[in-house]
Amino acid sequence: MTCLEPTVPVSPAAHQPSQVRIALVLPQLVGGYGDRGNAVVLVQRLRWRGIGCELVEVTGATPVPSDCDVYVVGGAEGGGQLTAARRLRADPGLSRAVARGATVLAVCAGFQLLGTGFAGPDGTMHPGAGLFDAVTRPMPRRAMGEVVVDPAPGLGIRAITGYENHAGATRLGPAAGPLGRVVTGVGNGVDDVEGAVQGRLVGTYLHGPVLARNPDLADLLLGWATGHRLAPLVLEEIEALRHERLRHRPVTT
Ligand SMILES: NC(=O)CC[C@H](N)C(=O)O
Repeated sequence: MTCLEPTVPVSPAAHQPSQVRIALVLPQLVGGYGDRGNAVVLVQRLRWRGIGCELVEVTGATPVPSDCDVYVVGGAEGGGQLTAARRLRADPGLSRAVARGATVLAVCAGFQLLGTGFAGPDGTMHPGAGLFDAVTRPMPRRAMGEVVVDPAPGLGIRAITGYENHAGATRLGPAAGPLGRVVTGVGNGVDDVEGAVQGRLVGTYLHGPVLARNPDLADLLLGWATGHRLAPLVLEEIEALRHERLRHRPVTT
């Protein structure tokens, strides 16, 4: 349970006692596609601002702690997703954390399994953890490729990019709103929307890792978790990559 070592100098204030606890949930089961990088990004952006943090890796050997500030769940294929769903349904830690206002980022399989139900690899439906009002059924054709999303206006963030690789289509119920509208790609595969926002829970199909590609989204989550808007942190390389990925986007923001 340590902060990761930064790759750029951090301010001395970063060595103050832990303040923000970030849980990486079952990465051995749902941590494919580099999605554990989302937790690394959150830690790093806190450290760059001199905010103390702690990365808690939840491996399943111990119960899911309910006292973390942010929970990160990643993508997976096959059995890992089913096992993770079973564990998170049996373990109340995450739902207790959500009930007291914790922030969650769930990607692809993680998003699906935190819904009310999802299709397994053979198309059989399985119960999810029920944190998102969303159900995932098989899609006629696998969605693969780059995605650009216009975020829901209330989020106040710039266009989101990432890549998708999934066979499930997710329909949102009334308690969940979309993360945004698909400009390029498939996203949820229903109603031209991508992902979900429900309270402080964000679900998305986007890998990248999505928070490495979209610092605004990372800071939105950290703002929810810390309770205040964080100081701007603009990194030229990230902006240059964003520009590159949005080059062929049909609309400008
Ligand atoms: N990339 C993923 O996490 C895939 C999730 C799920 N197995 C699907 O194909 O829909």
